[in-house]
Amino acid sequence: MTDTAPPVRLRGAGLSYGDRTLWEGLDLDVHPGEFLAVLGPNGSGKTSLLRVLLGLQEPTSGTVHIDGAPARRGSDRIGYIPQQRAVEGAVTVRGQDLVGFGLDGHGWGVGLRRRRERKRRVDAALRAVDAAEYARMPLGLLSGGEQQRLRVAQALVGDPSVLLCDEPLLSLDLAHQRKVSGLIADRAEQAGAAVLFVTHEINPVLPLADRVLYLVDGRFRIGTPDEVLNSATLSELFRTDVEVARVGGRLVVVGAEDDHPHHVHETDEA
Ligand SMILES: Nc1ncnc2c1ncn2[C@@H]1O[C@H](COP(=O)(O)OP(=O)(O)OP(=O)(O)O)[C@@H](O)[C@H]1O
Repeated sequence: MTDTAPPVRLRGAGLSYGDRTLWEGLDLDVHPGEFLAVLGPNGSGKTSLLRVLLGLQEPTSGTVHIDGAPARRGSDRIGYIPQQRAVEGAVTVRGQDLVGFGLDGHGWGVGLRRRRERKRRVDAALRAVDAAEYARMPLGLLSGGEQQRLRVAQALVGDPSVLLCDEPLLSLDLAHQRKVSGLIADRAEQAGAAVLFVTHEINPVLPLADRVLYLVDGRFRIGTPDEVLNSATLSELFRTDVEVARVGGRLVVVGAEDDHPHHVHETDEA
């Protein structure tokens, strides 16, 4: 590990399944405190990119480093908010236990002082997402949005230097979408964490994103939101006419969803 290594570094990285290439030639550094929105239609390889960074999937080509070391499974440098799956009613694990799992491997479990410190961190993480009041309830009794706030707390509790978020706003109401995305961005800024934020809903994160990585059919663009989210760049990327307009402060993308019916940018609330 070197002091100057960015939290995330990909060089010439590529991922293919059989003869299908999701992305290749990806050179990307995500810096401390940077918020990178990862966009693209269904199946364009956004979740697979997070899996490569988590060390769960070998890249087909190139190199992938986290804090200067090759990506590996179980790294305590990474906080991960997975794509949401609501847990079933029978699950009796409590919210505070789930958040505590985020500290496993950090060495906070042994000795009284460490146990107290562990509890202090868990309580602070629960408060940060407004989940303290239901932290003792079994997960199975909580709503999808409440469960999701606990997952955010779990990902943040270990002070990770990389925060990987896979559609973390699903099933949150608008107020909590703003709160959770703001919390993630604050964490990036204050703790110097690099955030990769996969989403179909660009509007809630547009004010927070420093850069955008847009994946389409094996091609990609990286740049500031203004550089990438414009009609010329997206038309080239989608190889069809795409129009990007600002309507009442919101970004509306028209045309991209014809080929990709689930790729909808213009809604940011249910
Ligand atoms: N282990 C695997 N073997 C073969 N193909 C796979 C494997 N994992 C994922 N894929 C395929 O790779 C493509 C990209 O999947 P991925 O989940 O990364 O897309 P995504 O951009 O996150 O999509 P969505 O927006 O729908 O979540 C999909 O077509 C998927 O079926």
